[in-house]
Amino acid sequence: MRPSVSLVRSVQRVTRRSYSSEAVPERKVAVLGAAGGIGQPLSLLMKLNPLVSHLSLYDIAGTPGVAADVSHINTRSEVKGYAGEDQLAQALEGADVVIIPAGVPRKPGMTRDDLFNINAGIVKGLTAAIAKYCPNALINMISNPVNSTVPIAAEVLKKAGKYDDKRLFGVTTLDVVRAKTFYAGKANVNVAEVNVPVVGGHAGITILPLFSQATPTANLPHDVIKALTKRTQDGGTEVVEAKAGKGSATLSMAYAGALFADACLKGLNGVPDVVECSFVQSSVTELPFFASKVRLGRNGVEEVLGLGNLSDFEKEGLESLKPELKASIEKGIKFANQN
Ligand SMILES: NC(=O)c1ccc[n+]([C@@H]2O[C@H](COP(=O)([O-])OP(=O)(O)OC[C@H]3O[C@@H](n4cnc5c(N)ncnc54)[C@H](O)[C@@H]3O)[C@@H](O)[C@H]2O)c1
Ligand SMILES: O=C(O)C[C@H](O)C(=O)O
Repeated sequence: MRPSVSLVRSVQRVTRRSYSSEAVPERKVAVLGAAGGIGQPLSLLMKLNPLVSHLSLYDIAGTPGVAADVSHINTRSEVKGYAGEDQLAQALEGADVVIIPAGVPRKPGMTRDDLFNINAGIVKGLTAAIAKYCPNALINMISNPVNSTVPIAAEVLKKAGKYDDKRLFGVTTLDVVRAKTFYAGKANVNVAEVNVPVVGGHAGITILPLFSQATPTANLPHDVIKALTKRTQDGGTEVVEAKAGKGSATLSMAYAGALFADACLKGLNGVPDVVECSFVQSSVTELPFFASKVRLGRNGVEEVLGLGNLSDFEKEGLESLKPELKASIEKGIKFANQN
């Protein structure tokens, strides 16, 4: 699997460079939903990450098998599997990073918001346990609809008196991964060198790739930029339709989730200038949560970076996404406070 091998090599290179004179710190990573379509390949990729010393794999069922399988890989981390709510406390205790891909995925014809009724309750329960057993962990929220599940988690943590806005992240890395891939194809540049910020949220038009800031620059015509924007916004649906009822993106999401968790671990370990896009508490716009570039540090979010210069097309996109994103955020907050 080329992406995971290159991910491991790049992580190992950075690790060697950054920790040459000191030991790599111990870090526990917990994956909640580890037996699922994302959870299994994500567990594999986290097992390949040398920054992880303890890998905790939790699901309602099926995790002993996944953990036994992954544990045979000859890398640094010690792997433990936990199944069922009785074992959730143990799974979480001492975790530095908790990655949450627990919940149902879309089928063709559904929006991410159609998952709200089931996933909101799952996320609420898991976040309440995080507040109790590992309140200092960085939370990487993958479960959809991210535009609502992140606000739900924030409210649950607030109610428990454990909310720290620097430690809660909606994972939007897959949007960045897609934007990079699609841009490289059209611009005919080396995909490994491409950077494209993606801001806003993680659903349809709330996903706003900023191709005007893409590097290497390519001066693509407006109709191509429009088509690239639409393809990035519809990337999840493209996969859902191709899988024809068998779920949504799992492998590319596992890759994206592993990249983001790796960035969080590097930040925690004091590696300088770790910047990734993420959906976080924000004052970049008037909305309380917004995805933009974030500098990661020893306490999680070190700095939420601004949007930079936008093209007229992107300015329009930004105004158009706000009502939907606002409604999704409010829906999450209302759910958390009523249930
Ligand atoms: N943020 C993103 O970019 C992104 C990308 C892809 C998918 N997703 C979302 O990720 C979620 C998972 O997708 P998937 O394809 O892995 O689904 P899946 O059904 O294959 O796996 C989900 C797993 O969650 C587990 N689960 C359910 N309730 C749980 C609970 N209370 N505690 C622990 N585990 C629980 C299930 O047992 C299952 O193993 C979906 O909501 C999907 O929409 C997000
Ligand atoms: O599209 C989905 O439902 C899953 C995920 O949010 C994605 O972007 O692939």
